[in-house]
Amino acid sequence: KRHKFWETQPVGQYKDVGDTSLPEGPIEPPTPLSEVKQEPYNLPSAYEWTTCDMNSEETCEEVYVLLKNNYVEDDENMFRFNYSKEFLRWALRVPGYYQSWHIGVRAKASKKLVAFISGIPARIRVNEDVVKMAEINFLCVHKKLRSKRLAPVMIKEVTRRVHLENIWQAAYTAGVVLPTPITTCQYWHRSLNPKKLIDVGFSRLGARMTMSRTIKLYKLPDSTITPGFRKMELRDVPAVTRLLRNYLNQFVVAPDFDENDVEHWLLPNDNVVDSFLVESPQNHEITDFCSFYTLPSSILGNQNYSTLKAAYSYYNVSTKTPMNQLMNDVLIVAKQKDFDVFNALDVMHNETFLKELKFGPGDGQLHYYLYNYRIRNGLKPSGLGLVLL
Ligand SMILES: COc1cccc(CC(=N)NC(=O)c2cccnc2OC2CCNCC2)c1
Repeated sequence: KRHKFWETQPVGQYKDVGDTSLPEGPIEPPTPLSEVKQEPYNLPSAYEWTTCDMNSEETCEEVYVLLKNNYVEDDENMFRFNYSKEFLRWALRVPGYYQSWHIGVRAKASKKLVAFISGIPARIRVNEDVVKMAEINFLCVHKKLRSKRLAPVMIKEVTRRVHLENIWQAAYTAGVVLPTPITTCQYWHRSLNPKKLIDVGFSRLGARMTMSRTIKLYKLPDSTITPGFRKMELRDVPAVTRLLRNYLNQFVVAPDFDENDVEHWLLPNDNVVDSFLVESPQNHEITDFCSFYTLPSSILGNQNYSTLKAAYSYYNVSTKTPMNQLMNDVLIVAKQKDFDVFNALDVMHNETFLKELKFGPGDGQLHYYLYNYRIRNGLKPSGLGLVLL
């Protein structure tokens, strides 16, 4: 398939796949800042750029409503992500963020927000290199403005603003295949409320299965079983940072989290991110960690339900508690918190628990991309230690 836009960008091109003569690392060198385009790219004349101040309740609401009505849907258009406002503030106002990277497009006449794209700064390690990158996310064009070729100019504009901060690499994911994924992940779902999932068409009743048999199959204990399993607290940040950095070292691509990052990304934040750890009752050592983020989806066209309450596996570390036992406790907590489903990608060591804990494969894939950074082909999802929101 021709990618008119992506064929012009410093990303792995299809023709390069398998060419082992190409060196790993940046594809293009940085441009002198004086040579970076100083003014914004041109939009079609009816539209104008706007910078979205996510501290403003009004602007945050506009971004929320745009995404709620126009962001990613599943392949059968039955569900649409419904990121909450507090989630968006968490995802975008990160340590060291640039408000100029929270980019909106307004219709000049109505001043309505009709498109959005965001970048946040992140330190990502690739093999032994720690690279300052932008994580690009929430690219959304209003349904009524699709195929006006707004996305390419929005991608160029966020790239230009990232370059102005002397950052030359980026990381992003997509459900579609573009030039060229660094790896492709399968997503998996663990039913927590099978009756609702079947009612809304997220799951189907298994062959030769009754509803009551299905409910029994997915039943979980009322409480967690691991001694010392508890919610993460601020005082745990140093220990969790050590545990997580050590664990992520084994993956080819992973965030280079410091304590400040861990405090932002992993400290429990109601209805946004939940995190737990195991503190050994004997010597009070923190031996294991697990976390998930809250991303509900709107259910499109169902009389009885409007929202699917979904938890998404985030970062999990097991050094003493078996991963399956740790993750089963996470499922128990998610069920206690009334989640309908627990989702995970087959990244890191997730594959071990996906099969054991009654996850079923989803019907889609999530592709990971790096911008202006080539890595040796053949990275498996199990070699990836980066979870994007
Ligand atoms: C259930 O409601 C949905 C609403 C919209 C899309 C999808 C399917 C889908 N595309 N799922 C994922 O991308 C996915 C499945 C498992 C884990 N993480 C995921 O995506 C995350 C990470 C990338 N940005 C979106 C959230 C499902």
